[in-house]
Amino acid sequence: MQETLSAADRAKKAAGEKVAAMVEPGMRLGLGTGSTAAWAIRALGRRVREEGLRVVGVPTSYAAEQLARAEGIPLVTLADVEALDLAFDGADEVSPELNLIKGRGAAHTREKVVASLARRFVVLVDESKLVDRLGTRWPVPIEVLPMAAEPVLRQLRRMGAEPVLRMGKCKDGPVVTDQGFWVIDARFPGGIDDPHALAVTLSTMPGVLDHGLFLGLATDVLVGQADGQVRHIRRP
Ligand SMILES: O=C(CO)[C@H](O)[C@H](O)COP(=O)(O)O
Repeated sequence: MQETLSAADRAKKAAGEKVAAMVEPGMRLGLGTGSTAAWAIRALGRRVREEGLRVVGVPTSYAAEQLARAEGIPLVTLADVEALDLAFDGADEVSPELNLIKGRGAAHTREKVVASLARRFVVLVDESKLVDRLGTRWPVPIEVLPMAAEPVLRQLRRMGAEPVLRMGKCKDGPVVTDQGFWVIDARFPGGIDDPHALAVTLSTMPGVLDHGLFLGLATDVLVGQADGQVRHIRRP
């Protein structure tokens, strides 16, 4: 049956299929979260089932785990593998330096652990995610211990940010992460001046588990296009 996909979905699918084609037998993989990473997991599942490709994957969220299981991809934990050959994941913003904002799916804490263990971290996006300056379109998600949410919100406001507690779409009250934490989305009007300084400040706030700034982690960015082409940007 012919798929009818939007232009955005065709671009995401192209990026996802490209990274699945880059996977080699025996690789230990990080499996990302979100709609673009899901295309990659589905394409990888096809290779596992149809070609007998032997790989193992570490999922970055409950959703990625469920999808990978359904696709027949063997899963392991970080107790089983010391390092990963390649991790793939989506992103909300990508800067010219290949720094990222991630976490619209509230999975950024696990995603960062997995990406940090990968020899190659391949980011899958469409053109709409490329920005000149981080923070121009999306807020920075900050995963926070529920009892620390108010002090962290106040500190962010003092820094000039516009933070909000992320609320559920199908639930009254805050979004709860896979770890049982909450998420604050901090908008920085005009964008982020110094992402490295901000990352240090956020990481040292009491009660913050992790934030969605991924700096110096991406080795490759695959930019999918609606016509099925994929532009490959490599970290210099
Ligand atoms: O960081 C993420 C989840 O925490 C996602 O990878 C990011 O939000 C991109 O998602 P999508 O591919 O659906 O646009």
